[in-house]
Formats: sequence, structure tokens, C-alpha cells
Amino acid sequence: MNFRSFVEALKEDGDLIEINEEIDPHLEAGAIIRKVCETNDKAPLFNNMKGAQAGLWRILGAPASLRSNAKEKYGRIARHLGLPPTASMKDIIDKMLSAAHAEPIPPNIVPDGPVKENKLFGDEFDLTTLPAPLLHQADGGKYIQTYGMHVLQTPDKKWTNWSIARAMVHDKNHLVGLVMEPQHIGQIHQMWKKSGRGDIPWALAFGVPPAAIMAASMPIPDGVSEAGYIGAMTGCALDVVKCETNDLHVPANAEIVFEGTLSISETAPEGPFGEMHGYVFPGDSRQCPKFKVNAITYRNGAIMPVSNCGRITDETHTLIGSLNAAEIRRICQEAGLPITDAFSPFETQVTWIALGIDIQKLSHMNTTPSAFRQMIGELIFSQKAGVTTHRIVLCGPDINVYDVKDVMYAFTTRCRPGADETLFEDCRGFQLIPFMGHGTGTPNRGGKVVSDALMPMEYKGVQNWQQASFKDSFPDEIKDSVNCRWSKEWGFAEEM
Ligand SMILES: Cc1cc2c3c(c1C)C(C)(C)C[C@@H](O)N3c1c(nc(O)[nH]c1=O)N2C[C@H](O)[C@H](O)[C@H](O)COP(=O)(O)O
Ligand SMILES: [K+]
Ligand SMILES: [Mn+2]
Repeated sequence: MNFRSFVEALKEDGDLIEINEEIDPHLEAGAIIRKVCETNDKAPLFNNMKGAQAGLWRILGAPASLRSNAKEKYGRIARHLGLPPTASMKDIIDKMLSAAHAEPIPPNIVPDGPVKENKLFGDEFDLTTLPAPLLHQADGGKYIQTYGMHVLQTPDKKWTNWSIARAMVHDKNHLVGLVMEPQHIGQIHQMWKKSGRGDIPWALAFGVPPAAIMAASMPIPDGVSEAGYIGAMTGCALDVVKCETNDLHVPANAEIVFEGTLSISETAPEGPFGEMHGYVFPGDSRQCPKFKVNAITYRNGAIMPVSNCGRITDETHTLIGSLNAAEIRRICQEAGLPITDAFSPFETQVTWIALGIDIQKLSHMNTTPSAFRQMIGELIFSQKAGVTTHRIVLCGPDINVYDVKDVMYAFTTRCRPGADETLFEDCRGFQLIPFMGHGTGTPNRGGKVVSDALMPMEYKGVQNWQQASFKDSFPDEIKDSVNCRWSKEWGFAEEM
């Protein structure tokens, strides 16, 4: 599945709105995409961007946001993975974890591909005149990079990392963007700095195969090349082609590729940007590394994917939250902890992760609530995949952690504030969260908590209550007889 066929699939699903009238990249496209994210409406495809030139570019907005139809809520994300549009978030997370122990299938190097249909070098392009969108009025620049994939290799070429990190236009042939540790882009940047080998060969591929952008958004382990992971996950090697101006390889059917170098010394002001927690602090910019663009290659009719992040729900919630939760589940299970599921509720702006606990296995651990909370917090808050999470909620087997109503029902009724919680101050904190970066304590340390929504008896493997709910407070024959007459005889609404 490549990006173009993904867009076709959205069209066939009736999940695409094509806009052929001229749309301005200065705020107008961003406003439409933002409203789509806040209403879970169809993905907008802007075929006529003001300032488009030489085929650069059309824009697809909200590429992995939600559908309003409850049965296909995650359909746009499912289409990234070739899953049916009715796939659940558990199906999507299971699919993304399915390659965790599989032998990588390295990419297949091909001599040519659609991404080579057009080539611009040096002065043949000027990034400041291309239709890069201003996505929020207080943003510090035009964020051209919100859903592309950075390609960077370690100095020893053993690891090629694919990841998403934001970047904005700095001048005619430079971007400036976030390069933060412990992210792999930050780790590799440090390796090159230490190696003294000069600026880093870099590529930025937009409109890559959808499964690849999912892996680019996922914190798979240090040293693991996303290309091989995705090859193992999809079962087939991904076709890649060599860049014109360096030895990196990019997906052969990507829509657009910027080629160049990531500076190990030069920085420029970056930000602010309307970010994943739903805030932009005007004027809040800091020095970040510069990316020099030496060449642009692209397909005919190239489409630039754009994520306009902020208030729920957009790709920073559906992907960052869910894929961090995926890795947290794997890490906990491999540590022998009784975790069945992990999910980051969008309504927490993905600052929480809810863990489903197998209380039979928990009872065999003969542990205490405070010892278990300590174990969970120490493990998760020391992980790269745990950086963005500031509250972990432990939930019993009657709670569906993928449903925020269930998580809030457990958290608000089973977790006594203070007594049932363990605070963690000696761990990395996520400074993009306003209470961290613009709050009272140290911006990038601590401020985390494990909130135990397991009742004491669950540590013995027991739940001795019944939920006062239709599901739990009526015998099956009553429920069956009510259900079968519900809409046919009485005219209540069909169940969604
Ligand atoms: C899906 C998605 C993921 C990310 C981002 C966005 C989207 C849409 C932006 C809209 C651009 C907003 C920005 O916050 N952004 C972003 C980011 N990680 C950063 O270090 N810096 C960033 O600016 N991630 C998360 C990273 O992509 C994941 O943490 C991934 O795991 C990283 O890959 P790796 O380092 O683990 O290989
Ligand atoms: K990644
Ligand atoms: Mn990585």
C-alpha cells in the first residue's frame, strides 16, 4: 500500500472531501484541517493550493484522524495498515506490535520510482515561496513538516531511523525543527556530533507508505531500523531508492522528498507551534538545529500530508498516544508484569496511559498496592516510550481501557486521591505539557503519578461488586428479551 492508493482507499470509503477551489496556505488550509479534527469529519484533499508551482503541491489534511461513524471510528488509521475500517484500537495496536519479535525484512533497493519523476536542485526552488501552511496564527513559522518521515543513519550505518519530528521553514533552503533526546533523531544527532564527521546526511520523505509513517510514529527500540520492522510487519520488503545527493534511501513511491544535511552546529529560532496538548504560547521559541535542503524530488501531482495538531483529535493523539501505549504494553509484558492492555485516552490529551491488569496473575505476585505502583512507575517512567505519559491508571478486568468512560468510572470511584497514588519526581518529564514547560516545577523532570484504580480485593484476584449497569445488573434472559424488542417493537434506536 502506498500513499496514493491510501488516498484512493479513503475516497472509496467516502472519507475524503476534495476541494478544488483555491485555498490559501496562510491559515485557511490550517483552519479547515483543525475544524475537521475537532468534528471528526472527512479528510480534506486540497487540489488547488494558492502558490502551488511546478506541481508542488496538493495537501491532504488530517491523514490519521477519527471518523464520526462510531463503527469506523479508527477507519482512517486502519487503512494505514490494510486493516478493515471497523478495526478497533486494540486491533491496530496488536498489528503494530506483531513485528516486535519477528526477523526484520530489510527494504528492497530499486533503481527508480515515482518519487523521481521530478527533480529540483539548489536555486531551482525556494522553500519560502512553496505553499507551506501557517497552521495556527501564533505559530513561529510555516510548519511544512508535520507528517513526513526523517531519514537518518548512525555514523556506522548500522541503524537507519525513520521518525516524525516537526520542522518549519527557516529560509529559502533551510528548515529548523525539534531534535530532542531521548528521541532517536536526537540520539543520532549526538552520535554524529561526537564522531566529528561534520553535518549529517538527511532526507525527509512526505507521503510515504502509510505503514511506514505508523512505524515512524512509534518508539520501537533503540537500534531497530523502522524499515526492517515494517517489512516484517507487512510481510514484504519496502521498495526504496537512493537519494540524488547522498547515500540514504527513501521509499520509491513517496510523494515528495527533501534531501540535504542536518547541521551539528548551526541553530535557528524554532516554534512556537500549536502542539499536541492543545496550546501555543506566542513568542515561545528556542534555538534548534537547522536542516539544509539541497534537492527536492517528487511525484507528478504530489500530495503533501499535513497534521494540524492541538485540541483533540488529531494524529498526535491517535498515533503518539496509541503507539507509546503499544510499546508500554510490550515492555511491561516482557518484564513479566500482569498487563493485558495499554491505551492513552484522547480526552487526557494523551498525558495518561490506562493499563488493563490481569488480577489473577497479580494475586500470584503476593505484592502490595504501594509496591506494585512503585514497580510500574519505575519501569514505565524510565522508558523512552514513557516520556510523554504523566499519569498511569491501573484498571481491573471489568474496565475496557480503550473506552475513556470506563477509565474515568474506575479512576473516579476506585482510586482514593493521595492514599492510592504514588508520585514520581526523579524521572524524565515531558516539557511540552503546559504544567511542565510553563508550570511551577522543573520543566523536564518529575511531575508523574501512578494512580491505582484497583480495589484492595483485586490484589487477591477478586472483584466482589456488580456494576449498576444494563450489562452487569440484569440476568441474560431479561437482557436478551429487552434487546430483541428494543427497536423492532418499541422503536428505541438501533444499537450503534
Ligand atoms: C504522529 C506525530 C508524531 C510526532 C509529532 C507529530 C506527529 C503528527 C507532529 C504533528 C509533527 C507534532 C510533533 O509533536 N511531533 C513530534 C514527535 N516527536 C518529536 O520528538 N518531535 C516532534 O515534533 N512526534 C512523536 C514521534 O514521532 C514518536 O515519538 C516516534 O516514536 C519518534 O520516532 P523514534 O525517535 O522513536 O524513532
Ligand atoms: K519511529
Ligand atoms: Mn526509532
